[in-house]
Amino acid sequence: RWLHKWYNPKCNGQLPPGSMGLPFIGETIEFFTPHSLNDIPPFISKRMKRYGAVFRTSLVGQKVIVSTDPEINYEIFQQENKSFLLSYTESFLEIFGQESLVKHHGMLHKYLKNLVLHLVSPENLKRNLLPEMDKATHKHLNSWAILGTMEVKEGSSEMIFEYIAKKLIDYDEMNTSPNKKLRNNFQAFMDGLISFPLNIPGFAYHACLQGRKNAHKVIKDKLNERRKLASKSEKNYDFLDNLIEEVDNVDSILTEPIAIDLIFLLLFASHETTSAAMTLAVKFIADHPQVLEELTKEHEAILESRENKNSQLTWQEYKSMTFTHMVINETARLANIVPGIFRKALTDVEMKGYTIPAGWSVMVVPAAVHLSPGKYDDPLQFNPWRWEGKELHAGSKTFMAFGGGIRLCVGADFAKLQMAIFIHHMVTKYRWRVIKGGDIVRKPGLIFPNGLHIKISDK
Ligand code: HEM
Repeated sequence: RWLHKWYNPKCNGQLPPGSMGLPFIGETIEFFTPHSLNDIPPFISKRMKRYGAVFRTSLVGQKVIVSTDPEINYEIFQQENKSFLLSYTESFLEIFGQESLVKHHGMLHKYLKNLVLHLVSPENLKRNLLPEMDKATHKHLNSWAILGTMEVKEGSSEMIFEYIAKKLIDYDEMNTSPNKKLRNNFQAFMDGLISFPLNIPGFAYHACLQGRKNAHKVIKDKLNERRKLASKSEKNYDFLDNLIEEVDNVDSILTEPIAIDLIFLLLFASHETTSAAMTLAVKFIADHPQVLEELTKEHEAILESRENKNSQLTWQEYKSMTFTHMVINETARLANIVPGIFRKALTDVEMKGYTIPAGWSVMVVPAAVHLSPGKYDDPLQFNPWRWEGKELHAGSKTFMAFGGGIRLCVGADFAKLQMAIFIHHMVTKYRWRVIKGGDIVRKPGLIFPNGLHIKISDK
């Protein structure tokens, strides 16, 4: 009877077609099978062919409805906090923290999002972060050119982590001994993030939880260090001072565990996602000389219109980079850095003739839309020109690389600005070419198994 119940889940309506796979395990093993970048994940495409755009499955112990339908995806994002709630699996929350921003809803979510926007809102990027990002990018690319070669994923990851850790918790990664570096913990964390949740020594998930534990300790120490310092001297009201003031205010809803999980999420989300997108952009640009030529034209024109060629990049110049933004969008479309976006149905929801039962998870798969021939001509081709005359700065039913609705990525503007600054320096100041690596695997997160190595020198 139990097996019959497993294979035929209860539903007060028409459940989408599909299979629940093996008892307990479901179809998890096939879901995690590595595949190449350049296509819709085989797990998804096989089932789309068999069942259509919406189907049921079971992953890591959850009953899941998978949606590859742009209208349904859009509706799910719009129904946040009404019929659907952002809800990641228990193992995911174990990793990101039970007090993480991705766990909170309603007022607390709004409050936390506003805290983050103090740092990465367009206004703040323009006033504070752009000059700092520009300086950091210049400094790191210079050091790459002095070395002569660089692995782009590692180099860009290190670059972003260094300045965001300084900005968030006043942490100096550069002057920390190699075996104690905070970023090492995020590396272990990353390896296990999208893995089978087995908390046993030797498994990626276990290493991931260890990485999280170590990183938490460093963040907590930094908070306490600043607290002691702030009680003795003047505050400088940076992100950390503001956070501590809120935590110590008895009337505030911010507690220390929430603050630590927030910093942890931001440290991770900012450097891992953006560096993966930057690495992919370098690969695409290297593989498409015409794109490099067009980018060089756009950025040389920016330099020529300046009084002083060596002055810092301005917000107006950034806003004028139309082709660069087309390259960024095209990279994000093909990258599908977030392979699945999860929600939970709060009530039975009717969609296109099917019922999504209350309590079931829904997984939106951006790649199924971004790589669909019905939505994009020749969808596997890297072609920034397809964005000509199109909206470049907002999501849509057919472009959801940064999610949608009220959970839209709060760091999207940060990531785009960082990518644009990086491209600006790469094409105006340096000569570079790929010399090794460039393989890309999805597990289903994006992995560069042998990196992307470039030879780089001053122009
Ligand atoms: C290319 C880079 C990036 C991509 C592709 C990306 C993608 C996404 C996606 C798809 C979501 C929505 C998840 C959902 O709805 O469940 C999201 C949310 C989020 N992202 Fe990003 N992201 C990027 C960069 C960043 C950066 C740089 C930061 C931090 C500075 C960041 C912080 C966040 C946070 C905090 C959320 C949760 C927002 C919420 O729940 O309201 N992301 N991101």
